[in-house]
Amino acid sequence: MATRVRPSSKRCAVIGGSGFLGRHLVEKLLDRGYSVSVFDIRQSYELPGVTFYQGDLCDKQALLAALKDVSLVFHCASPSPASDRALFERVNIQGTQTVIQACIESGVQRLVLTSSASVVFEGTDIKNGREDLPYAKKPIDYYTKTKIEQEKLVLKACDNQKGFLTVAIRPHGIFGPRDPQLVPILVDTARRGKMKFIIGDGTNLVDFTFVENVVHGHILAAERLRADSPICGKPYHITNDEPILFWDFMSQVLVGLGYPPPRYYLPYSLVYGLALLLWLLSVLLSPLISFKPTFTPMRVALAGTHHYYSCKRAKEDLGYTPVVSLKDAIARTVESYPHLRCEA
Ligand SMILES: NC(=O)C1=CN([C@@H]2O[C@H](COP(=O)(O)OP(=O)(O)OC[C@H]3O[C@@H](n4cnc5c(N)ncnc54)[C@H](OP(=O)(O)O)[C@@H]3O)[C@@H](O)[C@H]2O)C=CC1
Ligand SMILES: CC(C)CCC[C@@H](C)[C@H]1CC[C@H]2C3=C(CC[C@]12C)[C@@]1(C)CCC(=O)C[C@@H]1CC3
Repeated sequence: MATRVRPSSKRCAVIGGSGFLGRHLVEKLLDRGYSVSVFDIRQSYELPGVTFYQGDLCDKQALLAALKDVSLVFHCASPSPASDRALFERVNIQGTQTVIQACIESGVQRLVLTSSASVVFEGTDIKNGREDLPYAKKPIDYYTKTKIEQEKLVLKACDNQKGFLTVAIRPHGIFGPRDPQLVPILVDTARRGKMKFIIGDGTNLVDFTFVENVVHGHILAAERLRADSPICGKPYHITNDEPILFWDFMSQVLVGLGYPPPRYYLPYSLVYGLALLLWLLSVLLSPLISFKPTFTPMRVALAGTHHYYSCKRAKEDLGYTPVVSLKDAIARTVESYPHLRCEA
């Protein structure tokens, strides 16, 4: 009788490993002695010890090739937040179902999903939110709506009897070197002279999480995901555990890169109303002209409300503490973008 060779626990796959978080995760896994297969729709780098598989995660056959002899899978692929409803549904919902099926068929034992703390955010204040908050009933956009469905699918698939264990990491506001979103969008907005205003009274606290802390949370979860461990089938907030005023964070990054910080105050409801109107116009006029407003309702909601989360559960169950402080993280991030410095 042929015996099935148990895959090495140091052999893993990172779905979405060409992206911002995925690549940082791959680099840390290599440091820790893992051999890594990356599955992604694009290949953005080459590294010794990494095998690339290029494909769409909705294609089970393509996934099966990448998951051969792999015991641990990290799923951190997602379309960018600016994508449309159909793409979010296809990749985050149907695609995640395909990932789960492919993992089970390949004999993968552990699946770590990158979810998002935003799965409980409805555009109103969250202060020190715990994991037992209900999922948003009115998610602020399709990204969030499909992240909720994705997390539910992965956590429900956790099955101790079958030896398929799952856990979800919920980071918030990831930033750091090579992030294609937060700092580049901020700088672009500043260069177009639109970063002069503080939305609301400027007192809202928010979590921004350095990418290396997010990676640390993922690896702790993977290494503690064992049969009958209390973490099976649960979500975990991973943050820097140092909530900061949204506008202080923005100002520190801007000033670090040589741009003036925002100084003038605008009422939250006025800006939110304008953002809604612009969004509506962009949808109505889309057959004629295409424009993407900078101040989307989602960004305004994130810029003008409290949204910070407790990572007590991660501390207790995973032994998590951030490895890089917010101060050092901001300094390292600013240094990593010399090409985005103000030239004037
Ligand atoms: N950035 C943040 O602040 C936060 C992010 N998250 C979550 O973290 C994860 C990683 O985010 P981040 O690194 O910022 O995102 P990136 O867009 O940088 O990385 C995602 C990667 O997945 C790839 N991808 C997209 N669709 C598919 C597909 N159908 N098949 C295979 N690969 C695909 C992307 O390719 P391409 O670029 O070509 O689309 C990209 O390489 C995501 O799940 C996101 O929801 C959670 C909380 C906060
Ligand atoms: C134009 C300015 C008012 C704001 C510029 C910064 C924003 C681009 C970022 C501030 C908070 C960020 C954030 C995300 C994306 C980038 C920001 C809006 C996410 C939506 C990314 C995906 C998630 O899962 C949640 C994040 C929350 C914070």
